[in-house]
Parts: sequence; structure tokens; C-alpha cells
Amino acid sequence: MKTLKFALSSEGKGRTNNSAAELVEHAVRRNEGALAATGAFAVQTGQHTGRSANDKYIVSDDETQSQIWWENSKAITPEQFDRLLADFQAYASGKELFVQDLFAGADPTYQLPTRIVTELAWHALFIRHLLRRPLKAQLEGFDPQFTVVNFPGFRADPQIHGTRSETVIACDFTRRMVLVGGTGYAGETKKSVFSFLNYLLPSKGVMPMHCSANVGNDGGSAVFFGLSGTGKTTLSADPSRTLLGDDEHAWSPDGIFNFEGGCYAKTLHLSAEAEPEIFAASNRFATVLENVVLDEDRMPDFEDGSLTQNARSAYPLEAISNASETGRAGHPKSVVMLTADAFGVMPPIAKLNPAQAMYHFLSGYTAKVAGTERGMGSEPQATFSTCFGAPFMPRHPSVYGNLLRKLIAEHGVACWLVNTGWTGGKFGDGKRMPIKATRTLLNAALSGALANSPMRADPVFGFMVPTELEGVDPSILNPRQTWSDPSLYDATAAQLVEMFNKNFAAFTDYVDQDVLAAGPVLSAVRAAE
Ligand SMILES: Nc1ncnc2c1ncn2[C@@H]1O[C@H](COP(=O)(O)OP(=O)(O)O)[C@@H](O)[C@H]1O
Ligand SMILES: C=C(OP(=O)(O)O)C(=O)O
Ligand SMILES: [Mn+2]
Repeated sequence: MKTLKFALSSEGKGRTNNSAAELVEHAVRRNEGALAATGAFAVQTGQHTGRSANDKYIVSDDETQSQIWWENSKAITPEQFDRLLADFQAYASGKELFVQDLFAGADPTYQLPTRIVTELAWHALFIRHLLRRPLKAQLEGFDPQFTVVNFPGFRADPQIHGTRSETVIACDFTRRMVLVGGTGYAGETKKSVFSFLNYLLPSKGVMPMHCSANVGNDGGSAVFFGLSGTGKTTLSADPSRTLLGDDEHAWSPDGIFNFEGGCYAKTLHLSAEAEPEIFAASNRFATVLENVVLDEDRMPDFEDGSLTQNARSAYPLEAISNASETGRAGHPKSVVMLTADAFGVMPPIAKLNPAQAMYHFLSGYTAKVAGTERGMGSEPQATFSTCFGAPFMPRHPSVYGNLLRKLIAEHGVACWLVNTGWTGGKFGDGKRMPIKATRTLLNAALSGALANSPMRADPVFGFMVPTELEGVDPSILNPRQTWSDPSLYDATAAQLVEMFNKNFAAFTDYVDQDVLAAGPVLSAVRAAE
């Protein structure tokens, strides 16, 4: 089937592949936001300050019908997509548009030439930072194999377009186009590219991953899986390691590579002390500050969460001093799974055997806390998002799970589970794990030192938990002992284990006995009571 192209007027053609400086000028001229005193460009997205996962649709056709995990995705027909595309074209007529021709994927073998068409100059600036910028010579004869069109001003009509609301993210993977309308959140564009690669690459034997990645001085790379807010961006920016990327990578027979060429960091409470690299990158010319409040002196106020808790900064990887130039590295030495456990049950770090790694990869556990989402009570809420990124995984989790399992076995990778969430009690009673402790434990895991430290087997989860490490207060290593009331810990652990078990029931038909047996054991909690 034919790859769709978006028809461009002469205005759109005239705004193709503008540089960052040109895009800042356009954004200022069009009054799309405000220049900060640092030279960053600050914008507000209005109603949508995060992704609209419930407004995403995938075209079901002869090809995708049997390929997509439909329990996780809503279907539309090719005819519905055609109608939407016609209406997007009509909406574009006479408008000034911005076009960026970029690559998704640092490895030339798998690189996807991608065209992004936007209504807003700052959206073009955002995606120019986030994807990989071709060399001038590569732009001659650039033939896009995938297109994302993002029109925040477009309003979908549920009657006409069959949508749930005025917001729409419509993905035609066969004809290689995504249409985004009715939302200003820039993250939709990058995650649309990610979703398509997650569809495309497994058929080529390549494992796409929602993870950050970095490389140690010994050449050993590490990937950090995790849902939003678990620490991918924060922990991958480590001055002692080379940063590959903060969000989207793939593992091919030749090693790992970044899909992107930039980062998209959360800025609420960002400080120069705790996160110097990200702070510096957020305070430079042309960085996009999304829903960050500027003070009277036009300085960003990273403490102000009044627009959203999900305020963001988008910058190219060059803005981080120790970022990789190639975006590529060898096979990972370590796989880390990050969870922000607001129940305070998980230890700060645990060593996983391959079956446990598969169990936790398919579970994709983290927890949300009150305050970050409207309508949430005071109790933490468990989230299980398979492959640590269900909203971006068009195929069945077993596809990604089997690929990962094979790669971990083939390359003898060490796997770890890291809790960046709560210690000393659940959310409300305990406190967030200190970043310093997380980093110390993590670096010992990545260097190989931690694997040789004394460990105990956790009676409930079965994984191995270190009992001591120089530079870390040993009392935080055993979560049960950090709670003032151990029986309350047991009750909370039992609650969490039940949620794990209930969630994993969906996978029993797809995994081997060893993976099934790698989950937490409820009776083991009760035995400890
Ligand atoms: N121990 C910790 N480890 C990692 N992040 C932590 C920790 N404690 C607090 N945080 C905060 O949690 C947030 C993690 O978000 P981020 O790194 O953007 O996650 P992701 O990239 O996975 O969405 C950051 O704001 C960070 O400052
Ligand atoms: C950009 C996003 O990813 P993350 O929060 O994982 O950085 C997102 O979820 O919108
Ligand atoms: Mn991130």
C-alpha cells in the first residue's frame, strides 16, 4: 500500500527545515509564547498538559488487523482516516505551516526518514530538538517514509470522525501517517513516532524500548526501563557516564541505538544542585520550556507547578556536555527496571534473575500519588503498564517480551529492579527515596560491584536484595525495617502482591512456568506477619 504524503502549500514549503534560530524568530513573531531571560522559549499548551491516551486510534486494515494488540488500542477504518486527512488538508489551506525533515533512529540500518508538519513554530522547534537532525547533504532528495501532522487548532467532530472528543491521535501504520489534532502537548508528536517504530521494528528482529540509556567508561551500556515519572531522564543524565538518550531506544543485533536526538525533561522542582546537567540544558538559547512559569524578570520558576505538575523542558542532546555523538552503543551490560513504588514496599534495589526480569517487564509496575492527577484520593494508586509503556506498544506484549528475553539470555545481561519511590512508609507517611542513594546503588550495580556484595533473598518477591554497600545507610536496604510498624508494612505488601497477581493473570497463557513462578508470593507475606 502507498505511503501517504501531506500536500503542502507554498507557505508550508517555504518553512521547511528552518534552523532553531529561525524557528525561535517565527515563534516570537507569531506570538506563540515568551522569550525567557535565559534565551529559552516558554510556551503554554492550555487544556492539554499531558498525553491524551484515550483519544488515540489505529487504523484497522488487512495488514494491521492481525498485527495489533486490539485489547489495548481503539480501531478506526481506513475510510475514517481518509475523511480525517481530507479535513486536515482543508484546515491547512492558506495557513502558514512548518515542516521538519528529520531522522528517527541513530543506526543508519534502521533509520526512518520522518516528516513532521506543524501549525505552530514552537512545535517544529520542539521536534527539531527531539529527533535527529540530518546533515545538509542528507536533506537533498530526502524522501520521508513516515509523516506526523500536528494541528492543535483542529477540532475533531465525534459525529463526523467517530472520535470520543475534539482531540484525536489517528495512526495509519500501513500508509505511514499520524494525524494529531485538538491538543497542544508537544509530547504527542514524539510519542507518535515512537508508537510507529514500536510497530515496525519487531518484524525486523529489533526490540524497541521505552527506556533511557547511557554508557560507562568501561564501554558497558545500560538501559533504564520505566513509566513516566520513574526517573529515566533524571538517572540517565549522570556526569560519570555518557548519555545516549532519555526515553526511546532499540536493541538490534548490532547493539543499542537512540531513536531521538534530544531530551524532554520534567522541570518541576528542577535544581542546579540535584540535576546540574538538566538544569543547564533547560537554561539556554532555544530550549523549549513547556508550561513552565516565568517570573517578573523572565526567569523560569521551576518551583511553580500552577500550570501543571508535568512542566517540561525540551533540548537537543548537544545541550548535555557528556552526551553521545553517535547515539549508538554496544549490547547492554545491564538492564534496569525503574519503579516509583508509592506503597513503600519494594527495596531500593534488587537483582533479578532472567525469569523475574520477564515477570517485572510484563507487569510494568509503578504507582501514582495524590496531587498529580485530578480526582485521586489520598491513597497511592498502582499502575501496571506492560513493557513499561503500554500506551505506545501497538503489538501484543508477548512480542516485546520474547524479544527481550532472548536478548538478555544471548548477552548474559545483569538485570535490576530499582525503586525510586517511597521508603519508610507509603506515600504520605514515608519519604521519597533520596536521589543520592539511588545513584550510589545504581552505579555500584552498573560497575559490577553490587553483584559481589552480600545479599539476601526477599521472601515475598524472590529477588536478591543487597544488605550493605559503602556510602549507603544500610537501614534503607530492607524496606520492612524502615517502617515504624512492620505489621502495617506486611498488610501493605499483601495489598500490593494481590494487585501484582491479579494483573499478571492476563499473561498466564503467554509465559513459561518459570516466569509464572517468578512473581511475588502472597502466603510468604502472611507467614511474616
Ligand atoms: N530517587 C529518585 N530517583 C529518581 N528520580 C527521583 C528520585 N527522587 C525524586 N525524583 C524526581 O522524580 C522525577 C523523575 O522524573 P523523570 O526523570 O522525568 O522520569 P521519566 O523520565 O521516567 O518520566 C524527577 O522530577 C526527579 O527529580
Ligand atoms: C513524554 C513522555 O514520557 P516520559 O514521561 O516517560 O518522559 C510522556 O509520557 O508524555
Ligand atoms: Mn523522561
